[in-house]
Amino acid sequence: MDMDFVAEKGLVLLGCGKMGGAMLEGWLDRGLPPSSVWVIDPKPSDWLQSTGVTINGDLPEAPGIVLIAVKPQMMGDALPALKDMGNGTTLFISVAAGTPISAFEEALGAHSPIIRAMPNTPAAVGRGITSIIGNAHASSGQLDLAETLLKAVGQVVRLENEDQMDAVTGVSGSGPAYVFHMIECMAKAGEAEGLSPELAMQLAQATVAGAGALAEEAKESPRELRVNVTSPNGTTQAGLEVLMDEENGLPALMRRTVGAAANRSRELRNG
Ligand SMILES: NC(=O)C1=CN([C@@H]2O[C@H](COP(=O)(O)OP(=O)(O)OC[C@H]3O[C@@H](n4cnc5c(N)ncnc54)[C@H](OP(=O)(O)O)[C@@H]3O)[C@@H](O)[C@H]2O)C=CC1
Ligand SMILES: O=C(O)[C@@H]1CCC=N1
Repeated sequence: MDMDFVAEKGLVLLGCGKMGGAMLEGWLDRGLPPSSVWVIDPKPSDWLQSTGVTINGDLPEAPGIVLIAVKPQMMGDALPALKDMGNGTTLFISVAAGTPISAFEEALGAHSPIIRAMPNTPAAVGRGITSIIGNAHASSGQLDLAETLLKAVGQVVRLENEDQMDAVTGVSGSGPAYVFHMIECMAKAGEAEGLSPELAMQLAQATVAGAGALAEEAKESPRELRVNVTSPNGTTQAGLEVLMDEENGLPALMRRTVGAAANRSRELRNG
């Protein structure tokens, strides 16, 4: 199975905001024809209107894939639009944080194949990572299809159980925001040390992007790469002594950050 199947059968996107839009941008960039895409969204963005996809028009009866990308809080309002598609052949993929597979089975019919996914916004540039898990009615072929589609915009990981989704959301779903904030903080700190805002931001952005690329491409672990930067009694060591402080530094802060996001995902599940 490949992207041709999606192009041929059609993809319906329910909700095209920041996440749905990021994935759609990635797929269109990688050759998914706009004529194969139907979007349902109450306020289509200018960008969406410029893509050539069908917006709020008549939907195909049995599209290959329906991607659900509305906020968990809007799910109750949004799902009825899809009810007639729950005929057993259409594959539903939800990217909503917190909303469990059982909620979709209830709304769309217990025999619908449903995959719960947690992507992230770097999908817009083909560098996302999406974790997936299917319900009992999602066949291995349908999991392969979802993986093919999602691989077009980054890496795909298959989870062993749905409970892992809360932690996954705390690490990779929300994670880009932590990294963007780190860029903001590094730039602000550079300004405080006397750099212009523009130069500080350029240095911070390029450093995070370059370190990310090196961490991915190098054979060394992130730990080894960190040690490689750290000359004994040099500048990095002085900086890391602050950042790596067990009580007040990044380890404890990151543990609390990821924990809070994962807990919020658990809360969303419970309504
Ligand atoms: N943003 C991210 O980085 C990630 C988000 N997610 C998940 O993706 C989902 C969407 O999040 P995000 O893109 O950030 O949110 P957005 O609010 O940006 O996008 C949701 C879109 O759905 C639209 N919408 C609202 N009601 C309906 C409806 N009844 N039918 C169709 N569309 C509707 C919204 O329109 P309007 O704005 O007019 O209400 C909006 O355009 C959430 O479930 C979130 O948990 C998952 C991983 C990462
Ligand atoms: O903040 C949120 O709830 C969504 C889910 C993961 C990233 N954004």
